[in-house]
Amino acid sequence: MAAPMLRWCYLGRRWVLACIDGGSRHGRGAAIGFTSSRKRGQSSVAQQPLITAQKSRKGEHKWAAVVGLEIHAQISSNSKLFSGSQVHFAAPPNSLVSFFDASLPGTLPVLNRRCVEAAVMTGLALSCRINKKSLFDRKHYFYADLPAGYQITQQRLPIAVNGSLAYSVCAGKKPSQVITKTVRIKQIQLEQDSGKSLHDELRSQTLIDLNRAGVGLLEVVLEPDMSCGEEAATAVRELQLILQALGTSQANMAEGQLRVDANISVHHPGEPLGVRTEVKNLNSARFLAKAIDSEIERQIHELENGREILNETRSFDYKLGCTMPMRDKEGKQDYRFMPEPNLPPLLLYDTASLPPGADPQQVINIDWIRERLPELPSETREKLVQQYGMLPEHSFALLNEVGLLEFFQNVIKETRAEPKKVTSWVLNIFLGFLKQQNLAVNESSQSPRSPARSSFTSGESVGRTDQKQGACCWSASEKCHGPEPSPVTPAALAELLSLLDRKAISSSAAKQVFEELWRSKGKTPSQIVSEKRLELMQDEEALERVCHAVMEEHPQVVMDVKRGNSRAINKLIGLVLKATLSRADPTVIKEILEKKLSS
Ligand SMILES: Nc1ncnc2c1ncn2[C@@H]1O[C@H](COP(=O)(O)OP(=O)(O)OP(=O)(O)O)[C@@H](O)[C@H]1O
Ligand SMILES: [Mg+2]
Ligand SMILES: [Mg+2]
Repeated sequence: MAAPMLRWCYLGRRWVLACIDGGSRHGRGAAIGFTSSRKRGQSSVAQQPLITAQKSRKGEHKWAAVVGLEIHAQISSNSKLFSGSQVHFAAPPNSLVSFFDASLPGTLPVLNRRCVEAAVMTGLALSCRINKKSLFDRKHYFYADLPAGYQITQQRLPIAVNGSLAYSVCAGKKPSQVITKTVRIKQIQLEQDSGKSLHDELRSQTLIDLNRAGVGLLEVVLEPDMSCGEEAATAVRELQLILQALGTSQANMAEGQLRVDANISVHHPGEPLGVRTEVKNLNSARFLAKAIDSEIERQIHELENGREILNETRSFDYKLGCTMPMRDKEGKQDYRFMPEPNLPPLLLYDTASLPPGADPQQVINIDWIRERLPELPSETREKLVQQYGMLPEHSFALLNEVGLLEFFQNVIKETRAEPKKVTSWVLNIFLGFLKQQNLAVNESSQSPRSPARSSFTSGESVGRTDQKQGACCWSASEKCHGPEPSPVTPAALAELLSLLDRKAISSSAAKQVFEELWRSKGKTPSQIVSEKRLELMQDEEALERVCHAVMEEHPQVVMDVKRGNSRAINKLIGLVLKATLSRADPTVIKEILEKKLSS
């Protein structure tokens, strides 16, 4: 069935036809409620690992904060979970909506094999047990962007359970003080996304875009094992890297492909867990951490002032830096769960349980997927440490910036410089420039980013294959609308480091060339070196003459060195470098100066 171009809007309480654009689901919401008492810059109560106390007086108990996350990751697939409509970010509103997505009577769900495979793959990567039989349920609630009045999810028997996610947090101020923690994964369930409500404040109307309605989601439910915002944000970052490495989700938080609900409570250690509140729809790691820490602080404040915590849904006001109530406070919502009558149990197999004569095209074999799991971020980091003798914190830094690992690997491939030198340049100099100028990594035109890294290419279906026959398994990586790519390519940095390695230029000249690479797009390091005449001075006699002249001109510095001030020699080296326009090798200058100073 071809996807019709529906242009529906929900105005007040009626559906009407209209043309719409822009906005966001949470654009609305008056700034009411709790205002944080914490002053700017004052550290959060939840920064310490588990037990946190806010000015607890003598004899008083300390508070322990408990955090559990529900993470919704949009599955990378060409089409939706139960319909053939395409999945595309930022397509014109209501242009990707099939009759099923719009819940027209008589339409039926047809399960997308890709989404099932993505769930199995993610479950395996997170050490979950994959349920060979899982069920679909209807979860009822009213929202204008949910035309069916229910969402199809997996409440009773989800596809994967009992996994774990390891993440590393800094234990102290130094990056080397990293400790690894683990959070248990309760379950991973397949479910449909809802549409989007776009609130137009000016015209006091709400518009509906159903492009996202029915897109496949993985809900990853974490057990309440964390205790502060930083831990939660780091765990989410690690999950994001895993999903991207698998290619099961692009997991771009800014584009809403990864959304987090944070459940938070506080209690006295040794006592039962406190009542939790749920802060909904956090779509940035920074706001996630801030929302959790401010909610912990609010709960402690409430309890210490004799008030109670209500089991309610809250949202985070990033301008005020605090959470506030979102919906009614009448307690737990009744979702009236019921089995989805139009979908049979989802059955998966492993090699041992595969029915004899089963058409491999018609079944999903868990073992087959396990054999094809790509390398996970933790394995990549370990390899970097082993292969290049890198410090663990450097391996984290390389993976944390999108495209930086590919950039590093491409430089390594093309340069004769030592890997340690490459690491130092990439992390200390290159990354510093990127951050300063708010640019993205330019990994090189030959190395597309994940999800192409996934080796997963089965094209068969349980009920339905993606619309395009023979199309690639996962939707192509959509272009980020983030920062511009940096003008420095891996090839340019590789060439620069090779020049440095074979002593064609000095290290300070190398820094000048590097700075020039940002300014003069398209020029190679060798071109810049010859244009600016930055070649290393090979003539040792000439260098000796410069050293001699510098010493003559600065007798006081010479005296300082002779009197035992070992640092003063650096001043002389700097002066010689200046006199030679950075064309001399600082090590050679030092040798010459030392010889002259000792004679
Ligand atoms: N006392 C608690 N304090 C903090 N977090 C908690 C506490 N108890 C449970 N949680 C967390 O709350 C979350 C519950 O998620 P789950 O999806 O099971 O239920 P739900 O929030 O009721 O449902 P929904 O999917 O409709 O939001 C889990 O992440 C769990 O770790
Ligand atoms: Mg949930
Ligand atoms: Mg929840």
